[in-house]
Amino acid sequence: MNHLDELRVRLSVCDEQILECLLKRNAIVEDIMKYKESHNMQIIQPEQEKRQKQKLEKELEGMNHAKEILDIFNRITYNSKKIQARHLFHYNIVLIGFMGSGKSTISDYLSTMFAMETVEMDQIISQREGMSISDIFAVYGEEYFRNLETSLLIEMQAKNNVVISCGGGTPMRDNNVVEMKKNGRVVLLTASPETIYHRVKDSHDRPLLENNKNVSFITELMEKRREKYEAAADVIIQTDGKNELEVCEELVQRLMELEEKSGRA
Ligand SMILES: Nc1ncnc2c1ncn2[C@@H]1O[C@H](COP(=O)(O)OP(=O)(O)OP(=O)(O)O)[C@@H](O)[C@H]1O
Ligand SMILES: O=C(O)C1=C[C@@H](O)[C@@H](O)[C@H](O)C1
Ligand SMILES: [Mg+2]
Repeated sequence: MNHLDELRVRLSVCDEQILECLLKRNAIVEDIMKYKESHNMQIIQPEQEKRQKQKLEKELEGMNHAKEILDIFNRITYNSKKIQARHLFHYNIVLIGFMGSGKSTISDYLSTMFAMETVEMDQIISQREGMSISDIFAVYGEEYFRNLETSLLIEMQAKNNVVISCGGGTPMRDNNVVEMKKNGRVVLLTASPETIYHRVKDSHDRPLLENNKNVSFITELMEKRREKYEAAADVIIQTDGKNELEVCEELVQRLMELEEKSGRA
């Protein structure tokens, strides 16, 4: 065997060791999930992730190829999150709720914590149509827009493990609710009109609220929608006074309970 062949053999021994370690690591990730579940522990622990990252960065300080190695560990963390997400959710998470209830915020946070794909329905529809949502309403009417929402929800049934952030009015059409439930668990985020007002008052990207940014308009529209929202929901999370982590943790726990119940039924 010449020297090059020898080096290649040594390289493939390394790869085998890495593979073995990764398999072991993934099994540990699954065991940690099971431990947290069986001990009713908090599932999302961003502080732990931060500590692990800091420890690694310290160990890598001044090392050869530190940047490349860190990149690999970031991928490992990302894929561990995917494993956790697949363990927890074999379905899509469909977020519904009034404008400003936090659908996009919670969707982003879940995506960071579990490396889940996110779908912003308004954004996708607007991109595909090449115009803003208000222009779609103005040019083609609401019926046309709701049809696009229905088609997108049907398209999402081919996927799982996606967080879908619906438009504020998506659950107002019964057929949309039928479609979102086929492969999704529907989570309703709520907040008081006062909280919603404070969250949306400085933004200008909600056409329905643009000239109606006041608590009484929000209260009235919210009341009109309440029945449909609540009927669509598998889980309802009240978000007033809770930060993103608290809302997401409650969401995960409630979805786990739902699975447990449906498993037992
Ligand atoms: N739990 C929360 N605590 C404090 N602020 C929040 C919370 N959730 C969302 N926010 C803030 O409220 C604002 C609106 O949130 P977001 O855009 O996520 O709502 P949305 O439901 O997606 O609204 P829309 O239906 O218009 O898309 C944002 O500025 C966000 O930072
Ligand atoms: O609440 C609503 O009816 C809407 C909310 C937005 O997300 C958009 O989907 C659209 O402006 C309609
Ligand atoms: Mg949003």
